[in-house]
Amino acid sequence: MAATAFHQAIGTLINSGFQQENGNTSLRLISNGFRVDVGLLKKGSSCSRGRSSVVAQASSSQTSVLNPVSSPSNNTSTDSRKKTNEAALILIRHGESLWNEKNLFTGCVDVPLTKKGVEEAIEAGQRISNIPVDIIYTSALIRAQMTAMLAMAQHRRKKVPIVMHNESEQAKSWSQIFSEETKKQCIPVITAWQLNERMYGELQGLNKQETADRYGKEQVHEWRRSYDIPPPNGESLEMCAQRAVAYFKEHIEPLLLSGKNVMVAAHGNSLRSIIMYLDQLTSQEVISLELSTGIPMLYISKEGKFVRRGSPVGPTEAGVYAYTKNLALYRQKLDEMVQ
Ligand SMILES: O=C(O)[C@@H](CO)OP(=O)(O)O
Repeated sequence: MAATAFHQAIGTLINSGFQQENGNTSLRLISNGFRVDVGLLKKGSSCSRGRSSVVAQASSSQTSVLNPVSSPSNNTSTDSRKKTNEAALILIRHGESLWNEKNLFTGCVDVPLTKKGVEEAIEAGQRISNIPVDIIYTSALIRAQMTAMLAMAQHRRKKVPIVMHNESEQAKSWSQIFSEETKKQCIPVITAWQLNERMYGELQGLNKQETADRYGKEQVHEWRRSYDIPPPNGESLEMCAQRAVAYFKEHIEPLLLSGKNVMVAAHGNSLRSIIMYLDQLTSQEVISLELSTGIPMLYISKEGKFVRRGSPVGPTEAGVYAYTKNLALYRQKLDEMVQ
């Protein structure tokens, strides 16, 4: 079932809009915890290349949405309904996996998180615990799914992330929910192989250092970070981008344009290719883009444009996200709900 159709089936989900502030939107490349400000996006600038067809698609399906923290017990009034086409996009690379720890090429091998990876996912969840999430996309790989679930367990809204099983009619039928109230307290989790890590071919399972010793540092760097040179029988970043960005454009971008807040838990290279698209990086620029494990990144989608709002690598969430008016309102209502 298409994501949008599913979204209707799961029932009403909370929605929220955000206003763009005059924050510094320059691109930050994250490398092993260091942030390099390369200033690709100037203050107030944003990206909108090639999105007109998607905008058209999304506007036709736009619906009236609920107040950010409306819940059955909140008695949603007409006043609290509003239309918005602003939305939050959270991207998160999975926490450290057992093969990250062992320094092995992983690619599409389905390896779980380490204890450190679990802790990173929990910490990431704490950092985004005040950001509304309507729908979650993960790759088909367990390390991304574990990360998404552990992160959402920290969310203050306490909605329950539910993995959608649409692989067969029986799977769909056997995982139905029969309470509208319960559905409202769920967040659908869509798994998609297209968001998987790039397939590393015959390097999968090899030690990165030993491979560099054997084939030379430069050759291995070319396999790992060039844009269009694939490792032996594997995918180049360009090939990975072809499926990951196509999926993002077809399934995720229309939801953002209709005001849904989306979290994507995926991988170093599938996310690099999506960030390349969002930030309009060139194939040269993407080479130096590195993503740390377990660090969420926030974008605001508004009228077909994506504005990078930063990554909460700092100690306090508020300092990093520099709350916008609507985001601050969402947080305030969460505070009121727990009182
Ligand atoms: O092994 C992998 O699958 C990836 C990500 O961990 O490695 P690289 O840093 O070479 O992209």
